[in-house]
Amino acid sequence: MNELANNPKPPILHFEQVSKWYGGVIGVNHVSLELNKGITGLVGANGAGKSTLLRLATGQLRPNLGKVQIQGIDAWNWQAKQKVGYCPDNDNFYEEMSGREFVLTMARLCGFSAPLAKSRTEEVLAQVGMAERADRKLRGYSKGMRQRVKLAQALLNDPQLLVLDEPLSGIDPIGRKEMLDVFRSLAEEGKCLLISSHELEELEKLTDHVAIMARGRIAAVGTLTQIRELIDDQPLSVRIDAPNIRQLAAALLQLPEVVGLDLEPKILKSAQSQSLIVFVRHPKRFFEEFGNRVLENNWQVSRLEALDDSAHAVLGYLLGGSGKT
Ligand SMILES: Nc1ncnc2c1ncn2[C@@H]1O[C@H](COP(=O)(O)OP(=O)(O)OP(=O)(O)O)[C@@H](O)[C@H]1O
Repeated sequence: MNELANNPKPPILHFEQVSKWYGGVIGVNHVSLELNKGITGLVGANGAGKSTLLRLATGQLRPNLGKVQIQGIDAWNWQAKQKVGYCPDNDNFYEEMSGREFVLTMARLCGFSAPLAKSRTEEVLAQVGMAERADRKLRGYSKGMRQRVKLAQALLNDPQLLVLDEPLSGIDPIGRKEMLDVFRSLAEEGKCLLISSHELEELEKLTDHVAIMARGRIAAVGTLTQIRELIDDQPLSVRIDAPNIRQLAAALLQLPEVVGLDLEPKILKSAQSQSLIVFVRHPKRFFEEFGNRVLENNWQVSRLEALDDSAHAVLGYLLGGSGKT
């Protein structure tokens, strides 16, 4: 019997039914995810649970339920931590240090001997394109340079998994392009990169593989095309408030995307504004068509709101917004 066939290589990062609470607040909720080499973008609005998921992946947090593993080892275990490099979103440096001193200090803290720490520091600084600029004090660094130095320290152990929390935020377009090139070359080396952002567009240039988070859950994972198809097929409830709701309801029923309607008795207010719940099949097409009809017919609409939170957040991105709703 071929043992390898029965025991395929475990994924680089594996979340199995993971939940994490902060007291009564849910950080991540029943998340299952498997990642291997290549770049995965983790996208979600503020508070969606991205940082919590990343801290679980790096073994800084322990799940309340489920398991997180790095190549088959519990992420909390020190052996797993050696396989992971982490770039946090904050950059609270000791500003009087140079970039080189900072990375060297981190290398010593990682347990490298003095000569090894020195040579490893030079290697990782070169890898992120900072070797020439690393003697300046951190306090004078641009945002992009600070991100590179953080990335350099994350590479010290030559990790299989790199976890990067908002590494592109605040970086100018040139710095951003350079960072994207560094990420691509790391992925080409066979590393697994998990990169969070609250802007899908930011990651679209880098990878086609994204996981979308909303309210602690993974709302969708796959290529952008797969996600678009998934969302397009997912029915959505939309609340519309308007003064003349019956006339609007009749017009909406003519749209092929509308599969049902419901007047919402509980929130019926004054005669001036009434509420209607519309069940739609292809949300993106519906919103486009609805927008056109509003303009053409001068419909008075006082409110338009998607009622499914996860789909709403995803739609926000797919329709080109930030999803911060
Ligand atoms: N240390 C903490 N104590 C209590 N609640 C927390 C803590 N950290 C996160 N949360 C809550 O957990 C949820 C997920 O937060 P998290 O920081 O993981 O989201 P995020 O997607 O990274 O957001 P952001 O982009 O704003 O950092 C939020 O409701 C947040 O308020």
